[in-house]
Amino acid sequence: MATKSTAERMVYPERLELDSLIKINRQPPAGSWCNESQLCDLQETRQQRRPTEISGLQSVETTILGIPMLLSVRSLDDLEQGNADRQSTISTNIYRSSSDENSCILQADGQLFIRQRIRHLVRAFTERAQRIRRRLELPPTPSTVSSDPEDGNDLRPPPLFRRLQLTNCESADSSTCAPVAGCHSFWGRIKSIHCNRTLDPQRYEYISWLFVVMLCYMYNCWVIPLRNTFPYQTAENTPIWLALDYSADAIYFLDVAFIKPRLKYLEEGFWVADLSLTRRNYIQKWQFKMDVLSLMPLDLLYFIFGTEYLMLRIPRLLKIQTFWEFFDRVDNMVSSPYVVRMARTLTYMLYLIHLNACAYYAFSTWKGLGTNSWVFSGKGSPYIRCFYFATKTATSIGKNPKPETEEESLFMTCSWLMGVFVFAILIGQMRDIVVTATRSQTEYKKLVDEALEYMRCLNVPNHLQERVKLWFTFTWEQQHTLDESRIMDTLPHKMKTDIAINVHIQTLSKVQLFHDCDEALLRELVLKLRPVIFLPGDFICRKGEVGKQMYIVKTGQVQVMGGENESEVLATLTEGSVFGEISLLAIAGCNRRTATVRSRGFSNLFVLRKADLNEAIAYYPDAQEILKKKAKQLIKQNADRERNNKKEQEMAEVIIGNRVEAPETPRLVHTVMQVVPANSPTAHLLKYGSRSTRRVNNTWLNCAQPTTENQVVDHVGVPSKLTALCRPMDVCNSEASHQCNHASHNSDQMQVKIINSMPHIGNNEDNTFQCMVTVHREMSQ
Ligand SMILES: Nc1ncnc2c1ncn2[C@@H]1O[C@@H]2COP(=O)(O)O[C@H]2[C@H]1O
Repeated sequence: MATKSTAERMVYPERLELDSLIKINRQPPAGSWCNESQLCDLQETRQQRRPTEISGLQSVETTILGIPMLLSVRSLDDLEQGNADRQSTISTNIYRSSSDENSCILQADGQLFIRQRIRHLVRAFTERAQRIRRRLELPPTPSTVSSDPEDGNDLRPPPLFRRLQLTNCESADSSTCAPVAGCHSFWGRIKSIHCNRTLDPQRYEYISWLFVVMLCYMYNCWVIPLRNTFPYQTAENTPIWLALDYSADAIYFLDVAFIKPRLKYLEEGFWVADLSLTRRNYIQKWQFKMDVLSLMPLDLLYFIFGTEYLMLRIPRLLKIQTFWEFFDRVDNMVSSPYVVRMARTLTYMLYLIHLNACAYYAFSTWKGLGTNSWVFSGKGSPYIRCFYFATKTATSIGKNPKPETEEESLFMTCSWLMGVFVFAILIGQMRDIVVTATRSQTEYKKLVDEALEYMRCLNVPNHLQERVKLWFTFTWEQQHTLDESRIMDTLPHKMKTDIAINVHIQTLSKVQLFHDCDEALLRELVLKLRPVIFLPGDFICRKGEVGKQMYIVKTGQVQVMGGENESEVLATLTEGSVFGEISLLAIAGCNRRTATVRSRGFSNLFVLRKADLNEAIAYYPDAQEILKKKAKQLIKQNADRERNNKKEQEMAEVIIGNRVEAPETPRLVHTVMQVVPANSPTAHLLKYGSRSTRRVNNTWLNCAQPTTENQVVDHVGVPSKLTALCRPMDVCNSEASHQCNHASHNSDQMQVKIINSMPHIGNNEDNTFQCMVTVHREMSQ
C-alpha cells in the first residue's frame, strides 16, 4: 500500500534524477529521430552489445518510477511534440551515421521509458477516476439532498410532480435486501434498518432509541446518589431496584454493541454506510471508550460490599455523551428548539439541586439528624425537605438556617457559591433562550407600533390605518417574519436557491407557464421571486399603468377586470396563475397594463420585477418565445371578447326618442274609414297601424326630464356620449336601474338611438339614476 502510494506520488527529486539522466546520457543532435524498424534494430543491438549499459538504465528507470507530474506532463508534451514532428519528419530524418548510434539508443530508451510512464499514469488516473466515481455513487449528504435532482428537486415539471408524490420510504439496499413493503409503519422502518444494516443518525428511529438510552442515563444519574444517601433502598424493594438497574444496563449494552457501531458518519462530505467502517469509526471515538467504561461491571463487588453500596454504579454516569447527543439531535429536528434548550438547562438546574439535597441529607446524617437547628430534623419526607433546603440555598431565596459549626458554614458557602456562579449562568442562559424565541415577535410588534404611530402623526384616515394593521397581522400570520430576505441573505447562493425551490415548489409546480421552461431558468427566477400580500379589494395593477413587475398567484384569488369602466370580470385567477406579463414583454408595442387586476380576498402573490425577468430570460430565447406566445394568446382572447361584447350590444340596441308629431292623415284614408265597418280589421289597421309600426311606437318613450347634462353636440349620425339623469318613476314607470338605457333627450325634434350604455352606477341623493348613453341622432327637424 505504502509502495503504491509512493509510486503514485510524484515528487520533484525524481524529476531531477531524470533530468540529470537525460543530460548525462543523452545529447541528441537536432533531428536525430529514428523510425520504428530502426528502433527495433537498435533495441536488439542494445540488448546484444550493451548489457551493462542497459542494466544501468533499467535501474535508473526503476528509481524514477514515480515520475513527477511536471515531468510527466512535460514528457507527454515532448512526446506529443515528438510524435507530431515524427509524423512530418520521420520519413526524412533517418538514422544518419554510425556516430549517432549511441544517441539514438538513448533516444529509444527515453521513448520506451516515457511510454511506460504514460501507461503507468493512465492506469493511475483510471483507478483514481473509478475511485471517485464509486464515491459519487454513495448516498448524498444532507446538504446536497435538496439540490440533487434524483431526490426530486429537479425543477422540470415531471420530476416536480414526482417529488410531490415521493414517499419518505427509503428503499433498502437492493443488493442485500428487497424494498421493505409498508415502510411507513414502525415495524417497516425497523425492518428497513435491519436490511440496511447501518443507521442514519438523523432519522426518527435512532432519535427515539437515543431517548430511551437518555432516560436510562437520567435514571442512573438521579437514582445512584439518591439511593446512596437517602434511606430509600430497603431489603424489600432491593429486587425492584436491581431489576430497574439491570434493565438500564441492558439498554446501555445494546446501544454500545448494536446501535452505535451501525451509525453512518460523514467523511470528506460523504456518508459512509459500510458496516465495517462505521464500526471502526465508533471504536476509534472517545465516546466508545466512555461507553465501555460506563458498562464496567463493578456491581459484581456487591457480593463483597452488599447491594446498598451504590457507589459501585458510578461508572454508569460516564455515558453523558448520549444525553448531550439526544438534546443536540432533537434541537436540530423540532420546530421549536427553544423548548428543548430550556428543558436541557432546567434539567441541569434541577440536577444540581438534587445533588445538593443529597449532600445536605448525607451531611445531616453524618452530623446526626436533628442535632441542631441547621441539620435536617428528620421530620417529614426527607427528600422533599432536603430538596426544598437545597433550592433555597442555591437560589438564595428565603431565609436559610444559620450554620452552627465550621463544616456547616463550609457547606453553606459551597452552596451559595454554586448558586451565585452556576445558577446565575444557567438562569442567564434561560433568559437568552426566551429572548431568542420571542425576538422576532418583539421586533414585529415594535415595527407595527412605529408604523401606526407614524400614520397617526400624519393624520392618515382611520380606514387606511385599519388596512395597514390588517396587512401586518395577515403577513405575520402567514410568514412569521416581515423581512424574509434578511434571513435568506445570510445563506450561500446555492442554499438560497435550494430553499427557495423547496418553499415555492408547490406553487411553481402549478404554473403552467413554467412547465415548458428551461430548468436552469427556473432556478434563476425562483430566487428573484418576492412574496407580497394583498388585502381584499386591493388593486394589484390598473389598466393603463406602466408594467414594472409580473405576478404569480401563490394562494387566494385575483380578478382580471375589463369591459366598460372595468366592471366586467374577465377572468378569476387562482393558485399558480401568472399575470402582468403582457406589459412587461411589451407585446403590443406598449408597456401599459392591458387590464386591471384586483385581489378578491387575501392573496399571497410572488412578484417578479421586470429587470429580473429580462435579466433571466436574456439567455433563454425559448422561454422568451413561450412567454410571448402566451401573452399574445391573452391579447387575442381579450380582443375577441371585446368584439363579441360590441356585437351583443348592437343586437340589443333600442331606439328611443320623443314622440314625433304624426303626419296629417290623408283625406282618402278618412273617407275609407267612414266606409268600412268600425270593428273591421281594415279600420283597425288604418286606425292603429301595422304590428311593426306599433312596436316602434311603443319604444318611443316619454322619458326623463331634461337635465343640463343632456347634451348632444355631435353632427347628425355621429355617435356621441351623453350623460342622462333619469328619475326611475319618469322612465316608463320602471323601477330598475338598467332602465337608464331608456333615457332620452328631451329635444322635441330629436330621436336618439342608444348604441351603447353603461350600467347603473347608483342612485343619487335626488333619487335619480345616472347612466352614460352613447347616442346618435336618427332624425332631426
Ligand atoms: N382575458 C384575460 N384573462 C386572463 N388574464 C388576463 C386577461 N387579460 C389580461 N390578463 C392579465 O392581466 C394583466 C394585466 O397587466 P398586463 O397587461 O401586464 O398583463 C395582463 C395579463 O397577464
